[in-house]
Amino acid sequence: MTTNKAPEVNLRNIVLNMLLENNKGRLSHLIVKDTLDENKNLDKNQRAFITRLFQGTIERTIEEDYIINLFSKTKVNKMKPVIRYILRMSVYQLKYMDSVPESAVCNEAVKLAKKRKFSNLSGFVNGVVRNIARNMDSIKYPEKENERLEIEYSMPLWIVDMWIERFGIETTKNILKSVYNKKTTTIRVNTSKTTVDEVVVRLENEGAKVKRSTLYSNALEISDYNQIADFYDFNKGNIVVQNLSSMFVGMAANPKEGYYIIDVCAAPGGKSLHIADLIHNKGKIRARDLTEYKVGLINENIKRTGFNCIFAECKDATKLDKNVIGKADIVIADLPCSGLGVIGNKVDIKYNTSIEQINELAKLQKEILSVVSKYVKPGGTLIYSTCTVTKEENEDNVKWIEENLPFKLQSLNKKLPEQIIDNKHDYVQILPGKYGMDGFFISAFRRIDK
Ligand SMILES: C[S@@+](CC[C@H](N)C(=O)[O-])C[C@H]1O[C@@H](n2cnc3c(N)ncnc32)[C@H](O)[C@@H]1O
Repeated sequence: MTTNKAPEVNLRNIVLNMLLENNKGRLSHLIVKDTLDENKNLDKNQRAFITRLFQGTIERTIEEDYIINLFSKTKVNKMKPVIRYILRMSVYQLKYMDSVPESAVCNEAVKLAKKRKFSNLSGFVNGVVRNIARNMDSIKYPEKENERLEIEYSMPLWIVDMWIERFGIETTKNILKSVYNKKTTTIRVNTSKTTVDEVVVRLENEGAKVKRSTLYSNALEISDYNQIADFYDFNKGNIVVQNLSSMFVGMAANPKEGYYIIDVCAAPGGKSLHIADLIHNKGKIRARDLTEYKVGLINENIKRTGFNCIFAECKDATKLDKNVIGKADIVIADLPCSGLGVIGNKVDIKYNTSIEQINELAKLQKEILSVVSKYVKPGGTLIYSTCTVTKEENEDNVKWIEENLPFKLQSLNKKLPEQIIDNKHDYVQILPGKYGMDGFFISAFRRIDK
């Protein structure tokens, strides 16, 4: 007998493979993308389950390990990776996935251990998972507030302490909560190619839920869809996936038709593409990045959107390009950073960064800024932005630019929505979660020497 039913797939086994891949150092958002690309036969719910369980297990690792260590004589860091990840996945399901029954979590954990040739440890897995399931509601968390937040939100203690010192306890709690808010996708409509209204109608006809942004009329939040690449408007290059806070970089730059613009760290092209739309494809944008692979990503986006005013090229931003000194109306320096503003999407960033790394990045940012600022023509604009929330990379670098380069900080008033303008400063630090956005830092400078 033939049947149209899709073959049974063990979704938890797929997730376990993804976690083991992440354990080898590959970044989580790349693993999600590759896995979903490789498993095109999965339906919308299966894709959502895999993504949620994988990302959630990583996001909640500190809490999972705290819980496991309360119930297992063998501590998490002494376990074989396969067993460690089976237990972490199980704790995540027990604690955060109400739709999965306890018995299914336990049975599937045991099945996975056996499948991975750890039959000898299946009794151990069974005992620990069942014990945790029975006692989940009575688990005690640390009493000291910062230590409790570390476990409750699985945020490394040094980041919790850094934010408490900088923003105070209430704002820190809000940031931590926001990391776990339900994520939707934000897209930007290329209004030089189509209208927002037309895109909304088409997306809704194709089954997506669409919400207009209250902060930027070209931005839409979409949810309840399978893959972005299924949409007509995506394939026509009418829409671009871009976080709202990142759109403010293009708006802060305030580009005009005919401008010469250099985006020195451009891949995959988010800001360049936005600026190309704002100047109606009239002008010249040099979109640069460090490797041919990254330049390839920009070129893919140029091809899809059809903006032929953008030229992607491989250039190291730390090396002076004499050909463009003093030529650019605008230089966009959206520089490599610690990424603490995007930890809601790139879930492993928080574990892979350190204060030493932040200091190194702040140094690299200054090095790049001292080179690329030379490309701005007198009276022209330098935009410095990051997707992070550290003083070293943001406010301290603004101060450094003003003290060491011939630039004056400009107000972003009137260029950005008033809801996000900081009345005390001319730059803007968007904290993660504000209006559901990623954390972002944006500053604009005018070249003041002749
Ligand atoms: C924050 S991302 C840029 C995001 C991009 N502006 C966008 O909106 O899509 C930083 C980029 O800097 C690039 N990068 C790092 N070091 C660089 C260097 N020395 N020269 C040029 N690009 C570099 C990275 O490859 C990465 O693509």
